[in-house]
Amino acid sequence: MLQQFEMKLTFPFFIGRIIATFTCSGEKEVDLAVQNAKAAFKLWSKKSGLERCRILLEAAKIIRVCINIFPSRLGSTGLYSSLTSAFPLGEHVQLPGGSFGYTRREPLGVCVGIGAWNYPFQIACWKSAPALACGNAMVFKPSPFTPVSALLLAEIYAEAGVPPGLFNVVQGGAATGQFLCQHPDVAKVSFTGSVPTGVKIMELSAKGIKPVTLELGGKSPLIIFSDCNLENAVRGAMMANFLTQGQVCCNGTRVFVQRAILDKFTEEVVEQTQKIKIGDPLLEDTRMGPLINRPHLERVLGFVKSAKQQGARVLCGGDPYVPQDPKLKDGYYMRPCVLTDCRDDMSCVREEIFGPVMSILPFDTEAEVLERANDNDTSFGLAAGVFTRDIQRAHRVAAELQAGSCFINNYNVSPVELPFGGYKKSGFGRENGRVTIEYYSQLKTVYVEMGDVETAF
Ligand SMILES: NC(=O)C1=CN([C@@H]2O[C@H](COP(=O)(O)OP(=O)(O)OC[C@H]3O[C@@H](n4cnc5c(N)ncnc54)[C@H](O)[C@@H]3O)[C@@H](O)[C@H]2O)C=CC1
Ligand SMILES: CCCCCC(=O)O
Repeated sequence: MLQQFEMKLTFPFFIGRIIATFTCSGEKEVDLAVQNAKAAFKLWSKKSGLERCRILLEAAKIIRVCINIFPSRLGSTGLYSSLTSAFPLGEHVQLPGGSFGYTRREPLGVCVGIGAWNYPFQIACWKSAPALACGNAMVFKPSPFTPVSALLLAEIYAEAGVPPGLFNVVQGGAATGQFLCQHPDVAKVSFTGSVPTGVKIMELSAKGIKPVTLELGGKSPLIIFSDCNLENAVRGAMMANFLTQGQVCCNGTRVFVQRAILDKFTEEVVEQTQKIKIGDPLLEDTRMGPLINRPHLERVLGFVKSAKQQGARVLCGGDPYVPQDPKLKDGYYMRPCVLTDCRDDMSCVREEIFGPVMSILPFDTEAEVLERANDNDTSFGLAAGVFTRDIQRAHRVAAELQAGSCFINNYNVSPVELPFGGYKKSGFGRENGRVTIEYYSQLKTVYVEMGDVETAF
């Protein structure tokens, strides 16, 4: 009996109201999706880069027109449509005697994408665009908390001319995800989610020697030196902690502030945080909507409670919030929170909260803060940020920070032209940027003999 799960949208108009019921895809449905993908792959992989480019460019145009969500971050379809025209990316090597070799990048086959719930449409784009651009097919499983966005992308791909079966969406949770990772016809798994699940994905994929890309959690440091542009540093700290209600993997939630500007920075960041407009996420001027669901809200509030028990001081927020609009009253809202008097050993400083909670930590010297920024029990290494006017120090610190993405004098700016991915337990592999072609293709070497075989026998 297939498990059913109900989808309750937390959008203000539907809080608590069931608007769709999805049936989890079981082993049979997963196999059907993979077989569809396998069949579509046969023709799609034979198309030239330019032919694939035209279709993906059309999808990118539809997305720009129809989807009013951070277009810069959704540009992956546009980016890879341009990159496909240069596909396959290989090289020619001249060898002695007129012989030569060349390499060619070839598609992998059926790729699987498994997504988290915080950026459901973006994650589906960031995985499917390079996969399809490289000539692969994809079966994508969104998080059961956000099952609809990927279906919208599937419709856009179909409208743009992507062949039926090339991009498939299956619904479900862990069990469906496991079927996908274990399927013998799946060539690659690209996963976005938590570290514990990333470990399971690797274990499942290892049995089939399938390459994986893991985009996992983070507890990133943001270092603010006293010579910074204070207004920008405050803005950067807000972007690093409160974007998407703080539900962003690469958020800079350990905010290290050089002691000389600690009071001024703290005063300013609290003032700005208290101005954040909380409310209906469908309204243009809202800057903080509800968290994804009640259990996650309780979990985030629990971190604030334990921070206080461990000695941190709440300067603002950290409590449930009930908007005035009666439509929003049952929403999963909280006020954005700034904590001070934090210590490196506190759970709010060591663990990923994935909510709007900023922990401020004073520091004195560059050497000290680098040691603390890189020392994290959970050994995350997803992102990091530094604010300073000293250009040598900015690049020196960026080079020393153990993270896959470093922001200098800004934060959470993620143009698709730049690769995104983690160090250490934040995962490996990259999404976006030209390099991602290497994670959705395989390299063949061809040797061409222009003379005779010099036999050894
Ligand atoms: N590095 C990155 O780009 C991003 C990382 N994340 C991380 O994701 C986490 C939050 O997302 P969640 O959806 O709660 O993560 P999660 O790990 O609970 O679930 C992620 C996806 O994996 C599936 N899944 C769960 N167990 C599975 C299993 N045993 N086998 C196969 N699939 C399985 C889920 O259904 C979901 O689709 C946070 O840790 C956050 O940092 C979120 C967004 C981006
Ligand atoms: C700034 C946004 C980067 C996307 C990382 C995520 O999906 O959480």
